[in-house]
Amino acid sequence: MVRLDRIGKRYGRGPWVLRALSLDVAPGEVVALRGGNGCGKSTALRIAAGITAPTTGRVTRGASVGYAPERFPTDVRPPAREYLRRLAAVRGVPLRWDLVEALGFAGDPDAPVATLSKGNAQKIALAQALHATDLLVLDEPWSGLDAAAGAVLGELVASSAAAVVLTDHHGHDVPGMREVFLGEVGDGVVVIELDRVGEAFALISGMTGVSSARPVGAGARVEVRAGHSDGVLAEALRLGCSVRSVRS
Ligand SMILES: Nc1ncnc2c1ncn2[C@@H]1O[C@H](COP(=O)(O)OP(=O)(O)OP(=O)(O)O)[C@@H](O)[C@H]1O
Repeated sequence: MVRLDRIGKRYGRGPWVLRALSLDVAPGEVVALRGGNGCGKSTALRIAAGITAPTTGRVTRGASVGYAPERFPTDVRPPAREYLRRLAAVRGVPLRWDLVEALGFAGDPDAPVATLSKGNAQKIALAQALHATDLLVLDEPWSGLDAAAGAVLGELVASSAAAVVLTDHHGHDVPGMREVFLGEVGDGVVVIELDRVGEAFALISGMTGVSSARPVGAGARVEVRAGHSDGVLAEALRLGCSVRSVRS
């Protein structure tokens, strides 16, 4: 699992990249962080994985954490199999070379990771992360993968017993995946995420104060101008929706 509790992040004296981000991901749950370039998705992932410290707020996570960065370091010298064997040993788990094979690794297991093609290096990066049992943090994990490997990755993510947090610019669909939007809340806007919306969507999207609404799975993400959120929430509840989150 992982819990981010009102996380804020700024680099040095720079602008705030994240403000009051709260997120709970349970074992077996998959969450995709969404939002435009530079809104803080990779930063939030690095904080979830423990690579970067938050400036404010608290993080709680399980002990066994796997992290696959957006760009795999280009200077990894050990051979691929040896690299995975060492990382598995550090984690105290057996090497899962079957993960590498399932992803269709087509490189030389005895060649330095740094010399592998982008896609094959990505498969090694993913395999090392997938050894973790509590939390998987995957930054653009489909990047560089061929279609067959991409489908296998979707299955591995969906069936993982760990909590999974990922980013994905290409909108891959993982069954049951929850989407969380970052960095789009302008001044005076309240973002309401609803579940069980069904036919109420048309009514809610037409309400006074709703500036945008779009379906997300069985729910919806609704942006409401400040001053109208109580009314929209009350109406959504009356219509049988459940409220997943409210951010302002
Ligand atoms: N190490 C760093 N030092 C200073 N600023 C940083 C650092 N890492 C990220 N930033 C800044 O933080 C902001 C958020 O970056 P981040 O990479 O988290 O966004 P992102 O949503 O993942 O972007 P993208 O979709 O382009 O990958 C950007 O303005 C970026 O320049």
